[in-house]
Amino acid sequence: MSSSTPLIYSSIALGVANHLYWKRYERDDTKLKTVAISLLPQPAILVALAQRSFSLAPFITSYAAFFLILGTSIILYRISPFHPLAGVPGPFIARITKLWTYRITASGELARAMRKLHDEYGPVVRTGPNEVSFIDGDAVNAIYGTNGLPRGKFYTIRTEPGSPTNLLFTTGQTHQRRRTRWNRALGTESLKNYDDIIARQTEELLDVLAQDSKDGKPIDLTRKFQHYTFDVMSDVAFGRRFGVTKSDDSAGYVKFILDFSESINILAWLPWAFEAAGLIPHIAKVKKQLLGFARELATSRAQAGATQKDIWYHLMDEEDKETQKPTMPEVVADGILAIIAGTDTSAAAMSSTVWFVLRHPENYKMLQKEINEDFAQNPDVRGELPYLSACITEALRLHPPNATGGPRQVPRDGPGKVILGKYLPEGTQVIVPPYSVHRNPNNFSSPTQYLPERWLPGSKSKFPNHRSETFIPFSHGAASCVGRGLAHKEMLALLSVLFYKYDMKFADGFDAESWENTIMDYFISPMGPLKIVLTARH
Ligand code: HEM
Repeated sequence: MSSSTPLIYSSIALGVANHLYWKRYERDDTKLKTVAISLLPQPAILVALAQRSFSLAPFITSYAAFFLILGTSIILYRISPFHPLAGVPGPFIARITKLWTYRITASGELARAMRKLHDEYGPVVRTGPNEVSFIDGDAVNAIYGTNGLPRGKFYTIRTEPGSPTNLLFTTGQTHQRRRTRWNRALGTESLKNYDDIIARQTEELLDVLAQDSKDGKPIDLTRKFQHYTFDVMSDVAFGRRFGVTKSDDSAGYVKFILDFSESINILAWLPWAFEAAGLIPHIAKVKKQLLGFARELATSRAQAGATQKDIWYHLMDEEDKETQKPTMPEVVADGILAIIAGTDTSAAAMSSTVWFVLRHPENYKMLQKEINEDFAQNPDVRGELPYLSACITEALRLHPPNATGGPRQVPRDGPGKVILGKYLPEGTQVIVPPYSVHRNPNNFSSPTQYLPERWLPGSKSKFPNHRSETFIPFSHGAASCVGRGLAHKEMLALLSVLFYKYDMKFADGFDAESWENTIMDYFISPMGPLKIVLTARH
C-alpha cells in the first residue's frame, strides 16, 4: 500500500459524504455559494490533519480524488432510478448536466432544438437533471394558470441584493402589487393616450421608408421595425423621443438594448454560470451602463413632470391613487423593462407577418383587399381589420418572439407538484415552450402551415384541432404579457398603412426560403435582415 492510499480513501469518503449531505440542495440555486465555500477547503483540511511536513503532492491527490468522486457520485445519482425524475424520458446527457444545452442556447437554436426533443421523446421531456418540458395542451393551464407554478431561478438569479428589481423578476404579492400599476398603465383607457405617439412614429417611419426606398433600393424591414418599436416604447414609457427611426440608430441605443438582453438571457439558463459571469468586468460594465441609461431617462422624466399620462405616470402613481407609494428605484427598473420588453418582441412579430404574407400570395391578396376597403371607407381611422389581425396572430403562432417561454419552478419550500400525472420534486424547473406547443398537432390542425383563416369566425369545421388556450406567445395567467394590447395596436397601425401604401416583394438575391432560420431564440428573438423592395401603390 502506497503512503498516499489512506489519503485517497479519506478523500473519497469525504467526497461521498458531501454528496449525500448536499444532495438535498440539488435543486436550490440559492445555496450555490454556500456549497462552493463549504467544499473548497475540505481536501486541504484533510491533508493538513494527516500531514506532518508540507508538500504539494498530497494536496493535488486529495483535491483530485475528492472532486472526482464527488462528480461521479452526482452523475450516478442523476442517472439512477432513485432520482425523482428518473421516469421522465429525455436524452441521456440531459440527466447528467444542463451544460449540454449551453452550446445550443448560445447559438440561438434552443426553440428548434426543444421541438426536435419533443418529436423524439414525446410531450414530456427531461431537458436537464432537474428540468422538464411539457407541450401538452393541458400543461398550459396546469403550469401558468391560477394554481400553477411561480417564476423561479431563471429570473431570481438576475436580482442583486440592494439593487432594484423589475416586475418580471418578482413573484407573489410583490408581483401582484406592482402589476396593478402596470395594468393601469397599459389598460384599455390608458392605451387611448398612446394613439398620438403611435401615429407620430408611424408617420416618421413612413417618411424614412419613402426616402430609403427610392429607386427600388431594398430595405431591411426588421431593422426599421426595431427602430419604430423602440421609439414608440421610449415615448410611451418615459415621454422621451430618441428619434432612432430618423437617425437609423446612429447612437446605437437599440443595438445596446438587444445585445444586453441576448447575453444576459443565455446565461440565465445556467445559474452558476450567471453567478460567475457577474465577475467578468465586461458584463458588470454593461449592466452598469444599462442602469445609467435607465437613471438618465428617469431623471429627465421626473424633471419634466407629468406632461403626458405615460407608463411612468402610472408606475410612479403621479395621480395619487395609492397610500403605499412606489419607490423611485423600482420604477426606474420597470421603466427600462417596458423598453426592453416592447422593442424586440413587436418588431419580430411584424417582421414574421410580412415574411409569411409575402410567401403566400393568396393571403397577400386577401389582406390587400381588406385594407383597401378599410382605407376607402375612412382614410384616417382604421376599422377592425380582422384579416390583418389573423395574419399577425398566425405569425405569432409559428414564430412566437419569446419562443421557449419563461420557465417556471416548483416552489422550493413545498412538497413538490404533480403535473399531468408526473411528480416534480421541489425546485424543478418547468418549461412550456410556445414554439413547440404551437406546432403540436393535438393543439392545432396542420400545425406547421401558415393559415390565418384558422383564426377567423366560422373556421371550426376546417380545423378540428384548435385549442386557442394553447396559443401562448404572450404566455398565460397572472404574469402574462401586460403589453399585449399596446403591441396589437402598434402592429395594426403600422402594418395596415404599410400594406396600403406599398407593394412589397423580397429583394433580388435575398434568400427568403431560409430567412426563418436566422430567427434566434435568446428569450428575445433577434433575426437576420429582412430585405424587402417597396413600391408605392398610390
Ligand atoms: C408581440 C409583442 C409581445 C410579445 C410576443 C410579448 C411576450 C411576452 C411574454 C411571453 C411575457 C411573459 C414572459 C415570462 O413569463 O417570462 C411577457 C411579459 C411582459 N411583457 Fe410582453 N410581449 C410583447 C410586447 C410587449 C409590449 C409592447 C410591452 C410594453 C410595455 C410588454 C411588456 C411586458 C411586461 C412588462 C411583461 C412582464 C409581465 C409580468 O411579469 O407581469 N410586452 N411578454
